Amino acid sequence: MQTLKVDLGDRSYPIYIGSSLLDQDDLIHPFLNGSQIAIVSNETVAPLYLQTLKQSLSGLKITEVILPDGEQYKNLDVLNTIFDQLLKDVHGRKTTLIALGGGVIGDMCGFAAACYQRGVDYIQIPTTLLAQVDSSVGGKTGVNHALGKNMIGAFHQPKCVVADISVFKTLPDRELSAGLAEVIKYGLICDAPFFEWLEANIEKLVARDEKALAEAVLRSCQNKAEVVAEDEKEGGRRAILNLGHTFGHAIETHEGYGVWLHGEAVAAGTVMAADLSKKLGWIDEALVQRAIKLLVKAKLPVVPPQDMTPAQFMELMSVDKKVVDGKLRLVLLKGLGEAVVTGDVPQDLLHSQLEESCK
Ligand SMILES: NC(=O)c1ccc[n+]([C@@H]2O[C@H](COP(=O)([O-])OP(=O)(O)OC[C@H]3O[C@@H](n4cnc5c(N)ncnc54)[C@H](O)[C@@H]3O)[C@@H](O)[C@H]2O)c1
Ligand SMILES: O=C(O)C(=O)C[C@@H](O)[C@H](O)[C@H](O)COP(=O)(O)O
Ligand SMILES: [Zn+2]
Repeated sequence: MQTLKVDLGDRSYPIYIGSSLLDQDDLIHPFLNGSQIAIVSNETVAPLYLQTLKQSLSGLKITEVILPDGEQYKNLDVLNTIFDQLLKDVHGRKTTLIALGGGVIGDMCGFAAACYQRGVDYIQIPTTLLAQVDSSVGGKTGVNHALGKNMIGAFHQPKCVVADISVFKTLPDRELSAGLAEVIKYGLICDAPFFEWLEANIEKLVARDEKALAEAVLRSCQNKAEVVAEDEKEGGRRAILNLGHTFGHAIETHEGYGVWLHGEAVAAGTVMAADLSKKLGWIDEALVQRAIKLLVKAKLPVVPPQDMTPAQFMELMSVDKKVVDGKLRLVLLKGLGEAVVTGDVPQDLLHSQLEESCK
């Protein structure tokens, strides 16, 4: 097992990465606040892993909150069902919530923990590649709104993250690929050697080679932990983690939550961001092609859905959380492993990018 630390002063926490960690009771116990626990999971993950997790928590009173499965349920109505269950079972301020699932469960459980009785502890047990490399780390929690992704939420850090790579054995291929989009993101934005390692190992990752997957989770979490430690609440640098997301979130919202997976939308959005960076003269065509080649090998889409128009992109992107005083800010690339957040993209260049991508 490998242990990393997210260094945030008195809100610091460990990330444990390894195989068969779910039933290791010594990992979770030290982070329980009291004897009350609520495990939040969904109808797909619970039948696979809830019993194993509960074995490591024997002797404790556990509330099970099983949500419907899917991005379309990441909303305030479903969030409220978590509160219903916690109140029904009389959970107090010393309860600990445990998120057992992918990013949807992690974001919702984390947000429930941020709100319930003005804030209780929670633990992340991510079960998708995407959740292990990204969503379980960093404390961004929240739900979607019909008009925009993750529009209602809070920063609330977990007490620990347990990333058990054994759970990938049941993960569908499409979900594994979606996770690879965020893995590739780290290489592009801040870790050129990792990008090169991914180019050399992408076939192994797609074939679910355990050693390669463990390395990808470790290096992704190292990168995310470093960025989050520097800028917990996205005052500045943390926004680089949004590469491809301004376009990607527009795709997800337009298509209907759950139709394009988050990682798929991020992949297509990443190519749009790379192309735009090239139009600005910041990177060359060769780097755009390397990014596309890697994403294609990861079995990810590299163009947006063909029913989207530039006008629809512009409208949906206008509510992006990085907009300041009505001005769109985008994460673009200045080189391999070097991202910048800019509000200075000329409108005509952005429009020609959207025209080209929507062809
Ligand atoms: N908070 C953050 O920093 C952050 C970062 C990235 C993404 N996100 C959010 O995360 C969400 C996407 O997360 P996701 O890709 O994990 O999607 P997800 O949570 O919908 O999980 C994907 C699918 O895999 C299933 N599943 C999960 N683990 C499984 C396993 N081990 N075996 C079999 N099936 C399994 C789920 O039930 C679901 O059907 C989006 O809502 C996105 O906005 C948040
Ligand atoms: O942790 C971050 O910061 C990220 O931006 C990670 C992203 O991969 C993730 O999708 C995040 O939820 C997007 O955040 P948002 O603030 O753009 O909604
Ligand atoms: Zn993301």
